[in-house]
Amino acid sequence: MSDRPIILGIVGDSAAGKTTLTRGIAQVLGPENVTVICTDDYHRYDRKQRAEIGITALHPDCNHLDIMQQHLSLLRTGQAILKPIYNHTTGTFDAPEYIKPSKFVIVEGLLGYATRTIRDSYDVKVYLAPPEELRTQWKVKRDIMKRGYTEEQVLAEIKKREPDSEDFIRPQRESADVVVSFYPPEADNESNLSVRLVLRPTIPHPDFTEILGLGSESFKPAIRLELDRDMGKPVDVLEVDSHATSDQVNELEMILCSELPHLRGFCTAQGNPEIGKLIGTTGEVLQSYPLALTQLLVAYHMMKAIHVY
Ligand SMILES: Nc1ncnc2c1ncn2[C@@H]1O[C@H](COP(=O)(O)OP(=O)(O)OP(=O)(O)O)[C@@H](O)[C@H]1O
Ligand SMILES: O=C(CO)[C@H](O)[C@H](O)COP(=O)(O)O
Repeated sequence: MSDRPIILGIVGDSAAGKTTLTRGIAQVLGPENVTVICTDDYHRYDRKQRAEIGITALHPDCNHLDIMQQHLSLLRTGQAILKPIYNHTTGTFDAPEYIKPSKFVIVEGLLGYATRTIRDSYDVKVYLAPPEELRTQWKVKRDIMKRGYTEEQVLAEIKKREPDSEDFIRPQRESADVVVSFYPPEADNESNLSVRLVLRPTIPHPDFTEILGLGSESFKPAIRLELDRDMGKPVDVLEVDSHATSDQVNELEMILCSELPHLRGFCTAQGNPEIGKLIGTTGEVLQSYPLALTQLLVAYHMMKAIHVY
């Protein structure tokens, strides 16, 4: 049993869904057991300075990656940090806050896998990669609603950032144990998203081959497991369609949870009705089975890590 915090990284471009997934995983693990760190707090420059210098928040030079690295090392050994705070409402920094790590630490942000030492700080690494069109929709709506921007400003910012997204954000996908892509289904009338989970052999995943290969036909075609390549390397890919039924997903969840009996109580829809819920871009509450399964898979890895270390 680990006597140090288990650290999860959730990395991806702006509005890729990091905060949404982080909240969901914290629900599964129990919010009282989870400390969340957003790496936006390690920006080196405030909004005005960034505009003056002509640098984007995505550039490594625009972030105190060295301090982030130090803080991750401290958190990994259970020590407290004095963390800076970047305020998205004012675009400036607030007074730092004292943070003592809980049993689980989730570190979410833009450049979480930027250096080898930072990468080595995590027990589990997730990268979020929605299609760019969907990410743009999410960013436009979220930045208008919550961060006070106009649509033109958001679209101009995305355009300005694209070279840095290409050079510094997207290459981090290669370092992840799990790459998560929510995507819209082909049928227009479905509002829920499907998910594609790339499972790299860098950590031991649940034996989905046994579950889906030999298991009941009732999973197909809504839930599929296939071999593929991602950034040139062989991977397993688990896809859950938006139209997967609650019974299908529950069956998969129960099989997954049977490996970790103490996860069972709070991982299923019956055990935890909050699982798979999210706040949509217009503030509406949605529930998504593909999201529920993703939260559960990541929570599974966190729980496993507790027993390995
Ligand atoms: N799985 C999902 N299903 C539906 N909508 C989602 C999902 N994930 C994110 N969204 C929508 O996209 C918006 C942006 O997501 P979120 O705030 O989680 O992104 P982020 O990666 O944390 O962004 P940033 O790094 O810019 O803070 C949310 O307001 C939410 O409405
Ligand atoms: O990409 C982002 C991650 O949230 C933000 O845009 C970045 O943190 C800069 O913040 P702001 O847009 O408030 O100036």
